[in-house]
Amino acid sequence: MQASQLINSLKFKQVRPALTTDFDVTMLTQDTREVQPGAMFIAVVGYHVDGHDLVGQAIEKGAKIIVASKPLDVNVPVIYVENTERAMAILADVFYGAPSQKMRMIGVTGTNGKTTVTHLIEQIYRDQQQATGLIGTMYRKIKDEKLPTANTTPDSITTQRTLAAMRDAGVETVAMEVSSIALVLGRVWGIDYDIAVFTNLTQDHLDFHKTMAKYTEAKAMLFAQLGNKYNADGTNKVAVLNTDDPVGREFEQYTAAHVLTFGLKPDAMINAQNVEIKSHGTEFDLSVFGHVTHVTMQLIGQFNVYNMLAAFAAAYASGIPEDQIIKSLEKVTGVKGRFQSVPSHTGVSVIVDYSHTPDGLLNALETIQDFATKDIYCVVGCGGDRDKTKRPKMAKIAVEHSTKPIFTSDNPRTEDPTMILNDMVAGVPDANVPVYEDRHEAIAKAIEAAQPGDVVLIAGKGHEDYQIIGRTKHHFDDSEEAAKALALKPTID
Ligand SMILES: CC(=O)N[C@H]1[C@@H](OP(=O)(O)OP(=O)(O)OC[C@H]2O[C@@H](n3ccc(=O)[nH]c3=O)[C@H](O)[C@@H]2O)O[C@H](CO)[C@@H](O)[C@@H]1O[C@H](C)C(=O)N[C@@H](C)C(=O)N[C@H](CCC(=O)O)C(=O)O
Ligand SMILES: Nc1ncnc2c1ncn2[C@@H]1O[C@H](COP(=O)(O)OP(=O)(O)OP(=O)(O)O)[C@@H](O)[C@H]1O
Ligand SMILES: N[C@H](CCC[C@H](N)C(=O)O)C(=O)O
Ligand SMILES: [Mg+2]
Repeated sequence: MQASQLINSLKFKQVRPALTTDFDVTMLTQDTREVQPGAMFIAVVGYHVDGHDLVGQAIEKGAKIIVASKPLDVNVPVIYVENTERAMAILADVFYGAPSQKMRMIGVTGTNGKTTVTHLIEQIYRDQQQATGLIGTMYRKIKDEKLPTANTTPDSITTQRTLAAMRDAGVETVAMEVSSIALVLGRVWGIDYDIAVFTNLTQDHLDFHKTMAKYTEAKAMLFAQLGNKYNADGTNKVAVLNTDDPVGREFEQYTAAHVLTFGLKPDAMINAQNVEIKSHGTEFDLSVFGHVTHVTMQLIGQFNVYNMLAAFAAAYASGIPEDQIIKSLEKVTGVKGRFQSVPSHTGVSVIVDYSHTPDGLLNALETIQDFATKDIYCVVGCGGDRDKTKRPKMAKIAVEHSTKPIFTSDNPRTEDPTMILNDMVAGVPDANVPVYEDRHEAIAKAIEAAQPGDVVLIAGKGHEDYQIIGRTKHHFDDSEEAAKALALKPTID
């Protein structure tokens, strides 16, 4: 794309020196490590590095034009703007031809359930013979092709590039997790969402947002970003809100879009009644504006009824018939690392779950309490370089809702694992919980001790196939570790 076209897309800027001749911009990037000849390099002030300090390297590698918010002394044109993240979002949208306007965009936000709900949505639209895309914690997915991701919601350039690839591959509907951090950092500015879904709000990421009020405000932005446009042809924007959560009711005020509510309380437009949780699935009566259908789903737990309602409502909002949505949801067996059973012939049930927040852990344990008849082991740790105030709370929940809690490491990252464990123990000073810093050992001990009929929950890392210690990622997979430990036990029929 011509440099002048990109420059013109920014309304308020100064270009110094002014362009004398136009030229082709081959790529946009905010990362010197990716610069290719002809690139536009956008300098972003990060948490570790200031991109403005690296502009020299970008030019050496062939960047022909820079976007900056601080004075630079360089020999290529610089586009000066107030906020380079905002400029980056606008430029990325223009460079990639506004792909989000060509597809049905469904954004899912909330503390828990985003990955699950996006996968349920993907299944529903696939069953409608639609080509789908997905962006989230586990990967970016274009139809069946999975691409790695560094973030649940990637930076604006990566997101727009991914959306452009989806559009070019013929994708019609995209289900995308939208994290609160992404909303604050402007990673989704420019994305034209059609449907925005709110799952729930409980504590997480307070290291970043500092207060629950700020965290709530961040999530609210997704609904405000649905805009103010109404279409007469029925292709309207819809906010899908869990109104059992008081924050869901609050979000009605942030959006001008049509509102579709869901919950277990009968005042929600789409609600579930008579929920019955079993060890192999969940049944309930689904009411859609008063029309009731009995649903038997394979996902386990009340929290998954909420996830199912969220996905149902998103699909319903785009006009898919009720019975077809239910059919799709009834056949979903689960999402990797979300309340996932590890095959076992030992009489011991092992569940790997990505609960890494107090509410997530509470939901997982309460679900197990609903069907467990004997001991519940809970192997749990807390991530390093993340919200420290979660630690004592998660420890307390593990002690109060399992009979055999075991504390261990999650991803310690750059923190001392012993200190993280001390923060957990401080939440339950009198409980005398066994602590194994080595996660492999903690899982092995729990499974070795468990008797037939017991349930072992391994919480916190779900699908992750790594453990981050310091800055190094080691291979580590809770399901694999559990399978190895189960293989050492006697099998029973
Ligand atoms: C706190 C945070 O959000 N950090 C994000 C941020 O990294 P950073 O600020 O540390 O970047 P930096 O290393 O200081 O670099 C600053 C700038 O210099 C550039 N740079 C840097 C080094 C270099 O050699 N050359 C270079 O050009 C970088 O590309 C960047 O533009 O910008 C990066 C690029 O966009 C992100 O990948 C990174 O996310 C990290 C990996 C992260 O862990 N973020 C978490 C907190 C996060 O965003 N989580 C949410 C929620 C998760 C959920 O609930 O599911 C998510 O959406 O993932
Ligand atoms: N609707 C829900 N309400 C409460 N807890 C839930 C809900 N759905 C899932 N959980 C719990 O949270 C964990 C994470 O679920 P999921 O990965 O779907 O959420 P997420 O919002 O994508 O999380 P992340 O922010 O890490 O990406 C699950 O393993 C489960 O324990
Ligand atoms: N998206 C979450 C994932 C946490 C996963 C958990 N295993 C941890 O490392 O704390 C975060 O970045 O806070
Ligand atoms: Mg997720």
